[in-house]
Amino acid sequence: MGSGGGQWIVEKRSSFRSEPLEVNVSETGCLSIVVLGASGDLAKKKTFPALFNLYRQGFLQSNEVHIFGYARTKISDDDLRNRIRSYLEKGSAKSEEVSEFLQLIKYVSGSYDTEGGFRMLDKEISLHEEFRNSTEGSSRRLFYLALPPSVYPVVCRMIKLCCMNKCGWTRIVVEKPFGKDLDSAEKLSNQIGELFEEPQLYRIDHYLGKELVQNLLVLRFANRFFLPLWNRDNIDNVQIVFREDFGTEGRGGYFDEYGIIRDIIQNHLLQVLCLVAMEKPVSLKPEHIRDEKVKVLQSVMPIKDEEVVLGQYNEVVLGQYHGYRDDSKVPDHSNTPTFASIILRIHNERWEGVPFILKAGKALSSKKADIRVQFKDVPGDIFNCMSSNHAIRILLDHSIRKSMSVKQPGLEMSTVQSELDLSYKQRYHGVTIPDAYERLLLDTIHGDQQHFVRRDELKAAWDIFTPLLHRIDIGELKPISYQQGSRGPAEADELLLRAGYIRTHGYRWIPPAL
Ligand SMILES: NC(=O)C1=CN([C@@H]2O[C@H](COP(=O)(O)OP(=O)(O)OC[C@H]3O[C@@H](n4cnc5c(N)ncnc54)[C@H](OP(=O)(O)O)[C@@H]3O)[C@@H](O)[C@H]2O)C=CC1
Ligand SMILES: O=C1O[C@H](COP(=O)(O)O)[C@@H](O)[C@H](O)[C@H]1O
Repeated sequence: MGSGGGQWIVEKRSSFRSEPLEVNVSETGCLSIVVLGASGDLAKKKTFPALFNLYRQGFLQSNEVHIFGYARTKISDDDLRNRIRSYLEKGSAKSEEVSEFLQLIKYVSGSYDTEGGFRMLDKEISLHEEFRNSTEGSSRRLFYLALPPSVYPVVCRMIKLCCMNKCGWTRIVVEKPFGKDLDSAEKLSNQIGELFEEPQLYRIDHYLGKELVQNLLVLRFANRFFLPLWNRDNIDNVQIVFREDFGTEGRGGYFDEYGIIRDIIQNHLLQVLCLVAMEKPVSLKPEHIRDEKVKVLQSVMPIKDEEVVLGQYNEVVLGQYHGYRDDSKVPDHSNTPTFASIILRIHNERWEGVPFILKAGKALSSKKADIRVQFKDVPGDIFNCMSSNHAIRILLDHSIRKSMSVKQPGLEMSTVQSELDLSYKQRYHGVTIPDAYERLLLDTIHGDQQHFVRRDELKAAWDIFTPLLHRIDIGELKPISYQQGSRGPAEADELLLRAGYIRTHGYRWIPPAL
């Protein structure tokens, strides 16, 4: 309380959660979570740790939830539990908490294309439901497909045939890559769509679960000063960049079939682009948000060859090749890009003429993912300095930076570039930022599809990239070699230079006079 009896309000919070789309569904009662592909990499590194964190924070109650692992590998409950334990305990998890959590897990082994295993699974789930709902109540069944997409149709068929919930909801979570191009994605959508309704399907793009990606809507639409600036009159270009400082280690087989555009750009970076570029939705209802995202995707112009640079990391040291093709599962003459820089152009009133530069690469000099919205020069700049070098950067590892020109402190009248820096570690000291998978699993349990990809969104995303991908697949476009640990092919910088949009170390690179 202040001296005059007033009150300081330090932070005002409001929370927003979308309504579930399914009608008459229960959000309480016995919850069975089935991880299909429980023996795999994603289950170990992401799905089970996310479930553990939800449990640890009280979002999963031991008197309601049971977790089932399912895969072909013949292992016991304890084998699976030990596998999960050793992964969790490598992190900061306490062993007593881990032990409690592991008690919730059971393993069922079975094939993906015959009924036997799924009937067994259904029996185990039903036993759990009977035990928990001995008096009354509805139940909830969530099936998480941590599996290669090739088996999605048959697994969905088996779930539909053998494991449907009779007194509550059944939801299916599928991972990316959802298809390889427009036709295969549509085929997959049709196959699954015959079995499950859209509100039952949760297509994960884990970038939509990232804290800073979720902040984009708030940043754009809850801050008055951004509203009039966020358009072609004020914004010069937008760069959405993903870099990793390691290669495709251990995933060469998968990666060679997909490449960097399908692995990162067509999904993660394009989703980010949608949130940066979309119009204000009518409300925060998932359908309203996704309607706006679809409109952006449908406004993207066909990609021009001259606005694409592809790369593959290779190095020849003392006459010896090192690089992407070292992996025994990658063919010697692979044409798969591990790097791509692509300019997308949105043909609408807000963005006409503003390039969206999407860049992603493996085995580069650093690891980062960020969005850089570059403002135009200040007209009639009376300071004759870099006052025009203004951007807002959203770094997905939790900071937002707005570059500013300010007066250099002191007697002289000169300007200096500085930054407003919202670094989450400093500002929200002690607050744990949840992993994307935690948030998305919780959303699935709550029936909130806001952060999941709708079928028409997926189709529109494949529409944009399919022609380019087909040309790469048949070898018409080839990747340029770049050195491991470098910034990628020099041609990518040249592309931006040609387009007149390049900055190094925060300074504007003046394009050559035409
Ligand atoms: N790993 C990661 O970091 C990420 C993965 N993803 C996606 O998640 C899904 C799972 O990924 P991940 O765990 O890495 O995959 P894995 O290759 O580890 O496969 C998961 C499990 O599926 C089963 N499986 C593997 N290949 C086949 C096959 N050809 N036919 C039938 N079953 C098979 C295996 O279980 P068993 O033999 O015991 O039945 C395996 O343990 C994929 O769609 C992937 O693209 C998405 C983002 C990141
Ligand atoms: O989906 C994928 O994402 C990861 C990068 O995720 P991040 O959360 O660490 O940014 C990438 O390594 C992988 O190739 C891709 O399949």
